Amino acid sequence: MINLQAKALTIAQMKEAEARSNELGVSYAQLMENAGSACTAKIKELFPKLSTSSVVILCGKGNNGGDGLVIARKLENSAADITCIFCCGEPGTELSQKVYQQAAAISSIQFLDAKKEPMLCHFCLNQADLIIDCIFGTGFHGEVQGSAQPMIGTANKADAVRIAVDIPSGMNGDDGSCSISVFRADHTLALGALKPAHLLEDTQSVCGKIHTLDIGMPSEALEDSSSVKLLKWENLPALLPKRDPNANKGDFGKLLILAGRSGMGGAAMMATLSALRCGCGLTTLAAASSVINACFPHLMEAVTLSLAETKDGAVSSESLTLLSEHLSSSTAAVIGCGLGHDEHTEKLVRSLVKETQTPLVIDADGINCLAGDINIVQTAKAPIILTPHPKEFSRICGKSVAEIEADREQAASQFAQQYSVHLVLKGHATVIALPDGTVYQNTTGNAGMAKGGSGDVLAGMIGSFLAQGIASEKAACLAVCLHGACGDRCAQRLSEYGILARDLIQEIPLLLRELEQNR
Ligand SMILES: NC(=O)C1=CN([C@@H]2O[C@H](COP(=O)(O)OP(=O)(O)OC[C@H]3O[C@@H](n4cnc5c(N)ncnc54)[C@H](O)[C@@H]3O)[C@@H](O)[C@H]2O)[C@H](O)CC1
Ligand SMILES: [K+]
Repeated sequence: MINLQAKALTIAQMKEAEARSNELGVSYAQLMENAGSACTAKIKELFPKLSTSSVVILCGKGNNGGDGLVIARKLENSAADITCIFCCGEPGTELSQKVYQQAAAISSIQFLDAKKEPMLCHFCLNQADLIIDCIFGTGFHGEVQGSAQPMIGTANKADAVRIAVDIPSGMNGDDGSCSISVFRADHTLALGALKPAHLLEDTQSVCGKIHTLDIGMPSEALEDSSSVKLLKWENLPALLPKRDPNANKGDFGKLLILAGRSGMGGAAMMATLSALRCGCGLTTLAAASSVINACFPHLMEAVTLSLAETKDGAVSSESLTLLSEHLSSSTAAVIGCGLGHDEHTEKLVRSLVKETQTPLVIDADGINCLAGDINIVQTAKAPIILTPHPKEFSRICGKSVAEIEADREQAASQFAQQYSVHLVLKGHATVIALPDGTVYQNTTGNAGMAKGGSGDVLAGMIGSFLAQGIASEKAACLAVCLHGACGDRCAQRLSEYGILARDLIQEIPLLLRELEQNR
């Protein structure tokens, strides 16, 4: 498994991670100290005019309140004045009591009790420039009651910047359900990892901008195989192998691309050019003869294999033996881009997938050709990466597109485990699911890439990395994230409306250069 940050940890997983951190030598007290330091640094960054500002910290009696008391201590001398308001009585946990003692020793911090001196508390909130919410975090349940309620009400109306620590008070960290009274934050500082509620669309107006803060939990403590891992641009330099300076073209693999019926030459060209741009030693395009005749002047660096064509322009199944031979001498193959789906291509694809031991990327029509007998992939000898969009995926997994979209990670992971394949489920936040249950979610890319040709580019990129001997998991993650990053760069220059798939291909070498430099 590639060691990446988890997408989100449930509250139960977060508690396990805290316990594991403690076992690994980072104590609960140290985590709270680290959380306070990380929040203070972020608050200074988000609120630069601190030195002339009044800060109010709303504290609960649990450890979220403890974080608030650490922040108060660490902000000393940085703000004009600091007031901590206890919204549910004095600190009740061992940790929060200890940090209260430390903060109470600082004479410039004012402490108020919301129940005993409500008017003064409302006054301070109304005067505040910055309000920090540390009433409830992961320990919250039910409805906000008692003195916390009017404090949240006044804080929400105050003319101040509002920052929530970990979770806005009144929100359930797992399902995002909100109490009638909930702190409405401009920024939320998620401690250690995002919680599921941070990722829900409905909670965005309550959380504001979300920042995930490192609180010094060891990465082994945060690792959890059941969680979705986020795939980011920053992860890519480590995935891109260094090229051996003494190598020759034979050392960088041989990719066969079976693509392109008549009229679909563009797809075949996109896959081939993107494969060439990702560093494969030798790339061969096998396509219908009319496609090869039209494309080959534009594919100077590729080898072309002209295949017999049916009268309808499809690749004829007569080419099976020729393709089998080429496939067995290749180090990877891409099957599908613009290949078409009829009885000829179905026979070809099914026979090749059954027979070969060469690692395969199966895309688009390659997937459609298998849809009637998807068990073939389970019994295949070769490692397989399937790259469907939701509609293609629907044809092979027996779920509707709506069911898939309702939980993309779960649908992809279930299929990858059942059929022992790597599955790249394309779309917004492409999901990469592995046979061992690991799931990655890509964070690069944009809606400008939702256009014909983008998928062909991706298939060529994955195939190219696979052909060079990069393992399926890394090849898929590297290609998906790089592909999205190419889209993001292109959108900056050309707009989401204006990007073409061919622009992505031009961007590949520029971004590979950046990865080489950052390695
Ligand atoms: N994740 C980490 O590694 C760290 C997290 N830290 C912070 O600790 C909180 C979680 O602390 P905990 O004490 O478990 O819970 P809370 O502070 O969120 O609040 C619990 C407190 O509130 C009571 N309560 C719950 N619901 C209600 C309600 N509806 N009305 C009234 N009272 C309620 C409950 O009974 C408890 O007494 C986490 O979010 C982080 O902020 C640490 O910093 C260490 C590192
Ligand atoms: K909070």
